[in-house]
Amino acid sequence: MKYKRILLKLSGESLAGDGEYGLSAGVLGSYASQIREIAGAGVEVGIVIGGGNIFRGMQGAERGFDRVKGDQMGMLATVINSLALESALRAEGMQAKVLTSICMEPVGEYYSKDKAVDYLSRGYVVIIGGGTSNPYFTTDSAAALRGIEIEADVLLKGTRVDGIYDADPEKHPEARKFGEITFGEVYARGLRIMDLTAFTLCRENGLPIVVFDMDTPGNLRRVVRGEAIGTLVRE
Ligand SMILES: Nc1ncnc2c1ncn2[C@@H]1O[C@H](COP(=O)(O)OP(=O)(O)OP(=O)(O)O)[C@@H](O)[C@H]1O
Ligand SMILES: O=c1ccn([C@@H]2O[C@H](COP(=O)(O)O)[C@@H](O)[C@H]2O)c(=O)[nH]1
Repeated sequence: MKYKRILLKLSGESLAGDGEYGLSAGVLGSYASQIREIAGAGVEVGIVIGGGNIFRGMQGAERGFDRVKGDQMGMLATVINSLALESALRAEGMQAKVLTSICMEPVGEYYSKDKAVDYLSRGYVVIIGGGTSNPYFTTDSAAALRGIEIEADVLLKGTRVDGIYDADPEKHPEARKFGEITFGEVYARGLRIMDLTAFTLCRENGLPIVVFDMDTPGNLRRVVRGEAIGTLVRE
């Protein structure tokens, strides 16, 4: 395997499957079996999941909540998704542990780098819920932060597009995909596959990123093996 320790960012929105909202047992099962393939091969797997299938902070304003309350609701949504994935992983026979960046034991253990690395070294898949614990951030930033903290070899952004394009492929069907791209070029072209805070954290701390389609079974194994799947972002 090319990567020994990874931080996998999963899209909350994708967890809804064909629905617009909530959790699809089919998607959870499919993600869990892809994760089992690589964890079974000895790869250490840390995971951060989004919350877009349940709540995003920006929706708070439309409903009369202030931004901070809305963001706190969004962070709690990521904990719900983390617990769902933990259960799906255990159903696949894996050891999995939710750590939360907001203290809420016994829902999950309170996150620290040492705890996460200790569980990883003992063969657990570690899911870090609760975002960064701060409002005005996203789970992409949480994934970048935790990836750097746990000294992952790479941040794998598993999403519903199959890589980075020269324009948003959901709006521009004629857009062309990059196999590899530098951090500098992503800035220069103004590409928005990830928020800039997350992107800058990765660049400044030397954490490469691979964006790939997590909804095609087998892709996670291919990426971790180093096959040319998705788009690699490097210095
Ligand atoms: N240049 C680009 N190349 C590829 N995708 C792009 C680009 N610009 C914007 N996108 C969009 O980025 C999105 C992928 O991010 P994704 O939805 O996984 O992120 P997210 O908002 O972090 O997820 P969630 O909040 O649900 O966890 C796609 O919807 C895609 O349309
Ligand atoms: O560090 C963080 C992470 C997330 N939030 C809030 O949660 C939602 C859901 O996360 P997504 O990354 O959009 O999936 C997000 O919209 C924020 O409201 C946060 O405040 N801080």
